Amino acid sequence: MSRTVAFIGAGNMARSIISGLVASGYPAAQIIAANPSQGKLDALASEFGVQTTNDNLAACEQAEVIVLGVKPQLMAQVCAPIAELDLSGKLALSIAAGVTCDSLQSYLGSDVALVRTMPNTPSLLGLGLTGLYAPAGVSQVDRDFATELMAAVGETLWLEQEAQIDQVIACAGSSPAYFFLFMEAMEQAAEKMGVTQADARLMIQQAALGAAEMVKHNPQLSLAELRAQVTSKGGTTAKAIETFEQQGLRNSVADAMNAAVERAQQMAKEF
Ligand SMILES: NC(=O)C1=CN([C@@H]2O[C@H](COP(=O)(O)OP(=O)(O)OC[C@H]3O[C@@H](n4cnc5c(N)ncnc54)[C@H](OP(=O)(O)O)[C@@H]3O)[C@@H](O)[C@H]2O)C=CC1
Ligand SMILES: O=C(O)[C@@H]1CCC=N1
Repeated sequence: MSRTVAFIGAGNMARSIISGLVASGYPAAQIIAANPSQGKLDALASEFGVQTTNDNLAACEQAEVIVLGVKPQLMAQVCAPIAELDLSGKLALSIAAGVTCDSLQSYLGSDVALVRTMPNTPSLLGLGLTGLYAPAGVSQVDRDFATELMAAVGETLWLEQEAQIDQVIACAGSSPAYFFLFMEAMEQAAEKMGVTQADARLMIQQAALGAAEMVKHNPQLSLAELRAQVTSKGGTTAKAIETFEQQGLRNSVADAMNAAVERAQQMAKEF
């Protein structure tokens, strides 16, 4: 039977998970969204039929699973009143970047079982990826429930070490934004060539979607091999790739991913 899940903070990421969960058949009546602004709650209630409230504590009392979906800098203050409740037997699942299990346990107390996750917004479409980590002592039943919940919105990846959550941030949590940036740059370049915005968007969207599907459906081919299939000797793609390589695209990508990890490590000290 599905457990009642309360989302504390119903912003972009929580909304993505809620949408994916409901689409996957998770009973909307067993999902509660708690958030200060009424507009977001009204939208969630009308689009997905979930329960909503402005009262975090009422939501947590009613739920067996508490998803902490607020910004990292608000986590301590949001958890403080929740820690006053009887949390024994409940599971808290954090989606926040840069808030460690030690910090979460200190905010919530030792009665609650903790799973730290790193999802991404494509969860909205059931195409997410969530990295999961739980400290020793969290039961297999709770681990399985966390897997079940996040598998409803995409792929799941359990991690041996908590530090690997920061790698998931760099590779999957933050990375949809890298691809959006790349597509945005392509769209701007196409428009400068005289392509309409609508045509540019359609072409770029289909190329990105097709490329991702080709990666997914050809696990036997390396990414370099897939690239080579497009790159005719002496042709147009070769010139484009040569330009990217000359301008140091690989270093830019590595620097950006390392910067994301460093920021997560820094946040772990702040929050
Ligand atoms: N966005 C992403 O791609 C990803 C985000 N995350 C993590 O998810 C978390 C949320 O990020 P994101 O969804 O982008 O941010 P949002 O700002 O969209 O969502 C945060 C939500 O928390 C609400 N909130 C603020 N104060 C409280 C409170 N006291 N009690 C309950 N809710 C409150 C905000 O409400 P209001 O707007 O009404 O103030 C807002 O709706 C972060 O910790 C982030 O690290 C993880 C992976 C990916
Ligand atoms: O930018 C952030 O900090 C969050 C975590 C991963 C995606 N968004």
